[in-house]
Amino acid sequence: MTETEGIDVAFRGRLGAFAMDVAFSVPGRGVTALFGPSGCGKTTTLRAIAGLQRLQGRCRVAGEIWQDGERFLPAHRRAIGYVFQEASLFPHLTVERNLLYSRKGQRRPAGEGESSVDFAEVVELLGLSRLLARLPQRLSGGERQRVAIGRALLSRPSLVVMDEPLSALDTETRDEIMPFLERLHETLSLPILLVSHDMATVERLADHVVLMNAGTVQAAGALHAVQSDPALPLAGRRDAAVSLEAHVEDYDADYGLATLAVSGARFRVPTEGLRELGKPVRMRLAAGDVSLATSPSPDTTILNVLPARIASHAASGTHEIIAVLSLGHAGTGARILARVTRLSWERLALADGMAVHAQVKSVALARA
Ligand SMILES: Nc1ncnc2c1ncn2[C@@H]1O[C@H](COP(=O)(O)OP(=O)(O)OP(=O)(O)O)[C@@H](O)[C@H]1O
Repeated sequence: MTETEGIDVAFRGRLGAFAMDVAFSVPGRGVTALFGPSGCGKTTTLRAIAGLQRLQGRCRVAGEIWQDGERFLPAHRRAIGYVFQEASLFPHLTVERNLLYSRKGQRRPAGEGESSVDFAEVVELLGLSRLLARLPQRLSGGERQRVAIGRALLSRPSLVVMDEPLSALDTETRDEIMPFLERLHETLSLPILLVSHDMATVERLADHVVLMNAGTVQAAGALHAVQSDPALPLAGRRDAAVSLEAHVEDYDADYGLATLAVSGARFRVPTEGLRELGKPVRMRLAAGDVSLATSPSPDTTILNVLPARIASHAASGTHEIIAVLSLGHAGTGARILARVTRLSWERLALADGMAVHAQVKSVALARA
């Protein structure tokens, strides 16, 4: 069993009137978001992976077959850590004993599999040391959810699944827990499947995304690739954006500007905190914040005017165009989206393959 082998699933079946036919393969590392509207089958897919819902098909995780034409491994024999919307901790056990409880039923001997994490590491990652002696009723919603995540990690899983882990929490608590989830992601090699219908959560946490709709998979792939494909629904949303992995290349203390490098471009971004050179960050560029010009206009307050090429475009409604731009003079860099009016598109005679200047009005940091 190696961690480099991915997650490969295909399920077909009916739940009452609802027909499911889903198939996807994603890498066995990082966070994969199952994203789609309410009722599209996200939870059912997780339940089928966990062996809690029996559908026809196959499921292979980290090289181990959990289901195929002949086999169906029962749920308790699948090395999976499940985090639900609401943490269900044992009320009579302290946080420490709740965390350790999962080890009793461990499905793999200690030491097997590279992904196992130890107690001290989980306590440190999730900031639980002050809470160990407490009973669950004396924890806040966010603390309870952190303990539930810790318990899932300590069950020595090959896969962690999280079903809307933040949706029962208020915005403040969500913001408090998000950095912990980011740290898990940076530190652990364990694959995480995350169900979410919140795009901001996906943009912040996911590396890969499986787009679902009405019991089917519309697309599966790297987050950035799925976001920047105009044939897929994410690019057509009002809040369409791309997430770009960048690193801090420079910091100008006089002006409080970090230079963030991505393939084919450098962005200057106002920020106080990003002084650590080489630090990886995730930028979010909204399509609505990018406009196009056929020549660089020197007289502008926009800091980021970047050479790019139009890779492709698609209509967005009747009066707008979504253009996919490849950054850099040669047009070989990272892809971003620009939403422009059809009028401007026609007036500038824009077309695929053209060299343009992307004017990026604002850059958000999705993860820093
Ligand atoms: N046991 C069941 N019997 C009949 N229909 C079911 C059953 N469980 C789920 N469904 C239906 O299957 C569909 C998919 O449900 P599922 O919970 O997987 O969706 P979801 O994408 O997770 O939705 P949400 O985001 O609202 O949680 C829904 O239409 C639901 O009503």
